[in-house]
Amino acid sequence: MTPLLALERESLGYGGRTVLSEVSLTLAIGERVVLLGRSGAGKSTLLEVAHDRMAPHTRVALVPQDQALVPQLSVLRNVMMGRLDDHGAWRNLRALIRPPAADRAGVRAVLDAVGLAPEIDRPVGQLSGGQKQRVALARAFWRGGAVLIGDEPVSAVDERQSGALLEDMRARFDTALLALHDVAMARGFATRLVGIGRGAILFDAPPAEVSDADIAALYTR
Ligand SMILES: Nc1ncnc2c1ncn2[C@@H]1O[C@H](COP(=O)(O)OP(=O)(O)OP(=O)(O)O)[C@@H](O)[C@H]1O
Repeated sequence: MTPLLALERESLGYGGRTVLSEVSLTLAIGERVVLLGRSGAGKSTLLEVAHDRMAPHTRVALVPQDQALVPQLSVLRNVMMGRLDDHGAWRNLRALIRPPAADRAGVRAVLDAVGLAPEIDRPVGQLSGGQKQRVALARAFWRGGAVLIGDEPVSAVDERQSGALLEDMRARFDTALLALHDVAMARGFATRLVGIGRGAILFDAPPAEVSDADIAALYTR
């Protein structure tokens, strides 16, 4: 089967500056690929390119690192934005002004999954960092799709909660590409671990084939 994503020996960067060289990466349906690497290694850069280069017509749900929420708007309306491109501008405008009952009920169900149903009408700007992150996740759940791309999607929530949220991501999406900093969680979630360091992909293998020393080497200079 053709992979959803296939990068082959590509150079990724900004302007004239290369961040990652010779990047080869594939993502096939059913895979859960987790990127590991120190801060600034290039995980977000790679996720952004992966998002841009996903096979045409692949529905992608995205949890960006900066969450991209509108603080003045309610949790309900922020989550509804996950489906904006399913509708025309006129329907969207009406729905954001007066959310239809069916949207509200559906959004409440995904908020329940992330433990935020009681906050449905609060402006996102009033929420804690971990709550905001869960709104961004709920927006991705509400969107749904073939692939979830998440840039540290559980970095601001506690360990117990993040384990449950990762389970939920696995149940809702067949295929995922995430950056995670918690190595144990990455090992538990991934079908493949991709280690990024020194401006390149240093390993790309199933968790059982990646040693703790391989991972530790990513985080030492
Ligand atoms: N928009 C941009 N323009 C120019 N340089 C950028 C831009 N975004 C990131 N960079 C640079 O690219 C390099 C990789 O950054 P990136 O955000 O991909 O790392 P990361 O592994 O995701 O880090 P973190 O874990 O801290 O999010 C860094 O040196 C960063 O300064």
